[in-house]
Amino acid sequence: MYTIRRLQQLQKTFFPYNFWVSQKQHHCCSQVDQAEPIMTGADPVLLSLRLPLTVIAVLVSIFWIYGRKKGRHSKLPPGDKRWPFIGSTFSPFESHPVTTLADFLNIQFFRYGKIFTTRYRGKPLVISADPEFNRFVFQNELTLFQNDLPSGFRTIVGEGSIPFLAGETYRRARSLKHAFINSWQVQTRFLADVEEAVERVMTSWRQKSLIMANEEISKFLFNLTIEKSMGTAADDPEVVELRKAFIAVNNGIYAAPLNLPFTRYSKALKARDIICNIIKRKAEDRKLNIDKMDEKESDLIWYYLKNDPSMPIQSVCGAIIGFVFAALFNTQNSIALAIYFLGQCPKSLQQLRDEFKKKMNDTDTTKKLTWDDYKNMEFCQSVINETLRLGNIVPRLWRKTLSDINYKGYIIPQGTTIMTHIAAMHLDPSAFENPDIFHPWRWLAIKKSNNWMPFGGGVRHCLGSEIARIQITVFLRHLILNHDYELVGPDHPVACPLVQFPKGLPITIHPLG
Ligand code: HEM
Repeated sequence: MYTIRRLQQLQKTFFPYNFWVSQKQHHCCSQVDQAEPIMTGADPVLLSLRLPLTVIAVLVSIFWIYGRKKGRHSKLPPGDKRWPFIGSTFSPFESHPVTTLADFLNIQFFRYGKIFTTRYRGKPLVISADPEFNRFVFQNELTLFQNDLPSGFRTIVGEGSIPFLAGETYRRARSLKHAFINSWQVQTRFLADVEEAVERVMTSWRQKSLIMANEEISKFLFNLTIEKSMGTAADDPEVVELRKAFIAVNNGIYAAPLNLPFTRYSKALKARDIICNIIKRKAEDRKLNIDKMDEKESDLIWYYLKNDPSMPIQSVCGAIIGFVFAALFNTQNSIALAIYFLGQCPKSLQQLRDEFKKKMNDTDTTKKLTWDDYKNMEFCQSVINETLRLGNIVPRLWRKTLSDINYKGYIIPQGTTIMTHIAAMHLDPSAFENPDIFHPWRWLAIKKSNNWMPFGGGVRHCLGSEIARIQITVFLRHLILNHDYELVGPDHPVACPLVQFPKGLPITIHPLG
């Protein structure tokens, strides 16, 4: 699946393994020297370890035999199952540039193809970069597969949030959210609200000599999202407390795949309580005024009280935290990544600026964006597609099999975790030429690709994809129509395990003459 260039890159990855093997052999030799006294029965410390070591060896054997017996009827995709308990628990989450895959994955895909099996937390884990298989998984959600996020996510975000629901409860929650997001999107003021908010950001940016772009984008989107979800206005003093709490929740979620470090996790749980207390208070206030609700003014708390009054308040909290999380952090990363990629590729920045100008009739740069303008900006859509491909904002999605799955000769037993690897599909050289290069023009030619799934697919396809695209478009338009900008550093984004800008994406902007 990978090219010669990729293989050369991989060669350097193999060296540490060889090094490790030789170190280990050397270490073993030195142990033989030290081991001699045991044979004489003279070392009491080593003798005292005999019993615990025997118990461990017996336990390992029992679990190993049990695991093999259990998997007798399965025919999992090939792979390096390695240690029966630890396996690759840490390897898929190594920190690396967002435009590449972790070395562990490159090696496994190279050895075994687009679907392979490894072990995660002692259990088999099937990792797939195969678009056909991944589509099959997404389309059969709720019947053959179900969402299977690491347990830390569930505790932090909360049971009531959409990723953890199944069956009829899920269908109802999705349709409520769908209706809410649609009503937001089609409101006549939606585009104007986003434009006004971005204009305010640009006014403040023009007065700064150095802008920490990631933080500023996060504040701007937070204000928009929190107003829509909880009805908290940008100038409400509560916003600062809420933002701190949501960042702590997000940091906890970052640490959740490994439940590490524990302090982040426990801070996230406390932050969650703060958010829930605010939601509870708002819900109580509103229940007293439910008849005065105006549809156009509605936020998500109003919406749930009106449309699902029997929903327990804990579930409303989970639903709102999940919504803010989905709407905020992914879009924030997309805008920051677009600024980063365009800043590295002046030709695409100029072409995008020209397209924006054309929609403004070349003269009136204060004209507001219309839905027609937005729909007809082909290069802008290509820039967004390419940013979402190369930036890999949601690099992987987790699922679990609900019954034994028969797929192309493999038998994947019930209860197996599947990691549909979106980033690996996005960076697959057999689907995208020079996959590690930002090249928005590719989308003018190919229009769409089966390997492109930044918003997931099937039953759980992202409900806010259009809102995200509009927010990205409006932000870029206001940034580059009247300004030039430079990346300071530049600060290269890393996946750790999700997108992060280690220095906060510092930039400078200059008004265009
Ligand atoms: C560029 C920004 C965004 C990206 C990359 C993104 C990505 C995704 C992905 C990959 C999923 C599927 C999760 C899964 O299958 O487990 C998803 C689901 C979802 N997204 Fe987004 N999203 C973005 C923006 C938004 C926005 C702005 C909103 C809300 C306004 C939103 C709301 C949701 C919701 C509610 C779901 C859950 C759907 C379900 O489980 O039925 N997203 N998103």
